[in-house]
Amino acid sequence: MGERAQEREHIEHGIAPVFDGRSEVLVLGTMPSPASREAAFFYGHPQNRFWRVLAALFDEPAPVTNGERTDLLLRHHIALWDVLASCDIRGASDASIANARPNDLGRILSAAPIRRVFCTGATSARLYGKLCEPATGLAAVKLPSTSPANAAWSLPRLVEAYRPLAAELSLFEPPVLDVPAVVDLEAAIAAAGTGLDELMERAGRFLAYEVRKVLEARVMDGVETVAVRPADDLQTGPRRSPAGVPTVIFCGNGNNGGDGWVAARYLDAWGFPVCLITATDASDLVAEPARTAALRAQASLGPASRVLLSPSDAEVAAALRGAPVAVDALLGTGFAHRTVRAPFDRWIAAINEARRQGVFVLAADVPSGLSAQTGESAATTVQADATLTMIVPKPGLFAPAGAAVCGFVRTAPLAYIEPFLKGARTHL
Ligand SMILES: NC(=O)C1=CN([C@@H]2O[C@H](COP(=O)(O)OP(=O)(O)OC[C@H]3O[C@@H](n4cnc5c(N)ncnc54)[C@H](O)[C@@H]3O)[C@@H](O)[C@H]2O)[C@@H](O)CC1
Ligand SMILES: [K+]
Repeated sequence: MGERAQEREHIEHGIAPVFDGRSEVLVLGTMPSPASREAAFFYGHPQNRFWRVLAALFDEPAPVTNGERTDLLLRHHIALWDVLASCDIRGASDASIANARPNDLGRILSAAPIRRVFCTGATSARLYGKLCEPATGLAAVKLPSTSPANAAWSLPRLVEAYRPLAAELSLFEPPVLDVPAVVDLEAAIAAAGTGLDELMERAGRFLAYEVRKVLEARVMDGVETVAVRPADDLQTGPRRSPAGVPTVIFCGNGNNGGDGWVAARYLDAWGFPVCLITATDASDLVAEPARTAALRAQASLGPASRVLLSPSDAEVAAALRGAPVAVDALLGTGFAHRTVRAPFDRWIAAINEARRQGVFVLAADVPSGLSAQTGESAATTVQADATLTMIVPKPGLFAPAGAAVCGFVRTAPLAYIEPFLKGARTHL
């Protein structure tokens, strides 16, 4: 390293804290690294495991964009900032810090009911104790650093060390909302900056994440013999594994189908081949953002995956034979009828037959054939092992017929919705 590279640089923090009136814990690093300053957000180095640790704590896919990362923090009532407002530092070397000036944490503490402060590493804990604690009167809990330099700590070990942070947080239970109220909620989320296309991206990624959990559990149980790396972390990015029988993803023509196309893109990119079944070519879809999502997915699928356009019943049955998982993304909240049109009725029957043969069935938003609003069930309705419902649960899932076909219900928390709930019509 040359003489100049050894020199300290004066750094001003420059990234606004994340917090609001619901924040319950305050997490503090030392100072944004060069990669974070470049990304204009905290923990921006791709190898830093902070976002993967938080996501794993809450059993969610790791957030990718700064907007998603902000949402994750606010949804879980976590405030995030750094101890220092400015300092002189060499690169990302905490040991080199001089002339440290602290941030005014009173800004957060006066606005939010912060119960506990956590520092992400020894330097931030030391500087917090020296520069901030006298003013805040709150002792900080020291957590291990998630930086790539802290290689002695594996991701699972970091996750265990961060559990006390999660234990401080009160759980937000999303309310059951009528389908028209969900539409209003989506409009409010969009007006605040997260459009339907971004929500679909998150929905599809969450769906892929849940499929991946099932696939990895099967490997752990010895059901699948595919040689994937042990499930040390569900949060790592692309990873290639030898192809087993592909996951079958059934996509309808509306936006429920769009969730399926996005899930296909992620699973394929993560190394899990898919067989996507659709009645309409991506370019002929009309619903947006489903069409754009489908075109993107179609263009990105690797050679181990395939799209079956309007397959025969025999081809559908063949795709399902031995498949580990079938994803039902045929009909979502847009369906409210007594009968399901062909070919979807036959595909639903094929999914249910496959389930009887041991295929795990995951429904996107709502099992197809079930009215998400009324809980009435069409003659052909998917029988799911699990349903990943988007943003909030809908009443039909809990009506007697609905509960019978949903299996385990999980809500995918696609956005920070608490600020929009006041006055929303809730079902319960
Ligand atoms: N609204 C949102 O904020 C989000 C919605 N998402 C997804 O979008 C879905 C809603 O999308 P849509 O409003 O496009 O509706 P759907 O995709 O649920 O249903 C519309 C499609 O179903 C077809 N259909 C309707 N009745 C039928 C029948 N009897 N037989 C056969 N086909 C029939 C229609 O022709 C249309 O193609 C949600 O369930 C969810 O999965 C997600 O992307 C996440 C965000
Ligand atoms: K569905």
